Amino acid sequence: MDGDRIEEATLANSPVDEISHLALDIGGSLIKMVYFSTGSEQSTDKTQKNSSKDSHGVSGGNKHRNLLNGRLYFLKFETSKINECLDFIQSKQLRCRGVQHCGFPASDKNIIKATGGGAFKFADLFKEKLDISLDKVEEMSSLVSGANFLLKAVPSEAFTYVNGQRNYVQIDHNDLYPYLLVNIGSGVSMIKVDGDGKYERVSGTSVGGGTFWGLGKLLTKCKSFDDLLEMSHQGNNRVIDMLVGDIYGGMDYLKIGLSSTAIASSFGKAISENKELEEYKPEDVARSLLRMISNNIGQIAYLNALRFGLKRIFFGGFFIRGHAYTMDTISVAVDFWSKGEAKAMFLRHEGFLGALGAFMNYKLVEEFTNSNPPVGDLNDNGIIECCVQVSS
Ligand SMILES: Nc1ncnc2c1ncn2[C@@H]1O[C@H](COP(=O)(O)OP(=O)(O)O)[C@@H](O)[C@H]1O
Ligand SMILES: CC(C)(COP(=O)(O)O)[C@@H](O)C(=O)NCCC(=O)O
Repeated sequence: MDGDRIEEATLANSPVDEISHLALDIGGSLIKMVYFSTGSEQSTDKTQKNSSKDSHGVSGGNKHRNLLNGRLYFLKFETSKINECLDFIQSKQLRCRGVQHCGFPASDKNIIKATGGGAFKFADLFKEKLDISLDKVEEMSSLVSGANFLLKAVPSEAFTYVNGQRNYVQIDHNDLYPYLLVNIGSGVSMIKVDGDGKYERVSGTSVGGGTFWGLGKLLTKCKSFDDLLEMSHQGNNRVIDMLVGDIYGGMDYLKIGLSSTAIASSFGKAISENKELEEYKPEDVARSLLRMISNNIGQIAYLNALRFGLKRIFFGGFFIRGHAYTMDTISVAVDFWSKGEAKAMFLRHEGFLGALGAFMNYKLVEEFTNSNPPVGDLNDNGIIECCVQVSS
C-alpha cells in the first residue's frame, strides 16, 4: 500500500468485517479505492427498518428500505503494484461476513464499480484472481459526479491557495455551475461542467503528473514520488530556469508585463552553462520541473476557462497532493493570466474524484450525516460520514 501512514492508521481502526460496497478508479499511475463501511457492531444498532416517520426510513412502494449510517474510506495503491490492491480486496472479501449482514443483496458481492483505463486493462485479472467482475463506469462522467458530490456534500471541500494560505470556499449549490474541472492525473483532462451529468471534455494535455514523476525520476534518480516532491520543496528553480532578468540584464520587461524574476524559459539556463546533469542539485531540477508543469497546466486551464467564460476552475488529481508549491504555482498562473478574473480552487479529496464518482454509480448514498472531515489534507482524515440506502 502506498505510504499514506495516517490512512493506514485509520484503516487499522476501521471495521474490516463490515465493508460492503467498494469502487475503484484504476489510473495510469495509481489505483484509488473508495469503500463504505458501517462501523463495527454499532452498525446493527444504527440500521433501522423503514417506519413511518423515522428519519432513517424511506418508504419505497412495497419495498422496505434501510438506511445505514457509515463512512466512506479512501485508499490508494500504485497501479504497478496492482497485486497489493487485489490482496486487499481479497482479505476484505474473506472477512465480509456478509454482504447480507450489512443489508446488501448478495449478488452485488462479485461486482465492483470501476472506472479509469485499468477497468478495461485489468478486467480479466480481477476475474481470474478474485472472480470479481468490474462494472465499468465512464471515466469523465465519474470525475464529474465525484466532483459534484464533494462540492455539494462536503462543506469545506474546496479552497483557494493564496500566499501560502488555504481559504475554504463556501459553495452555493444554486450557483455551482458552470465550472471547469481540471483533473491532473498521469495526463490532464479539462472538463466543462454544466450540471449533474452535464459536461463536456473540452481539452487536455499529455504534460501532467506522469510527466513530472517520469521525468523527475530520470533526472534526479529519486525513488519515490514523495521524495521528488520533497526535493522540489528544497530546491531553487532559478539555478536552471532562464529568467527574464537573465536575458534583460537584470531588468524587468514591464512593457509586456514581465518582471525580471519571471521565468522566460524553463530549464533555459542549462543551454549556456557547460554543466552535466550531475552538476545540478537534484532539488533544483525537481523544483524547475514542478514549476514548469504546474505553470503550463495553470495556463492551459485558464485559456480554456476563457474560451467558455468560466470564472471558477477546480483542480483535482493526485499530481497536486496538497503540495504548497504546486498549488501556489497553479494559483499564480491562473491569477496572472486572468488578471485576477478567474480563481483556481483545489479539492481536499483531489485524487478520489473518479473513484467517488464510480461509487456514486451504485446510487446508494442517500444523505450525508456529519460529512465534513476535519480541515486538513486528506492524508489527515479523508473519511466522509454518510448514510446509504439499501433495499430489503
Ligand atoms: N505515491 C505516488 N506514486 C505515484 N504517483 C503519485 C503518487 N502520489 C502522487 N502521484 C502523482 O499523481 C499522478 C497520478 O494521479 P492520479 O490522479 O492518480 O492519476 P491516474 O488516474 O492517471 O493514476 C502521478 O502521475 C504522480 O504525478
Ligand atoms: C487518457 C486520460 C483521460 C487517462 O486518465 P489518467 O489515467 O491520466 O487520469 C488522461 O491521461 C488524459 O486526458 N490525457 C491527455 C490526453 C490529451 O488530451 O492530449
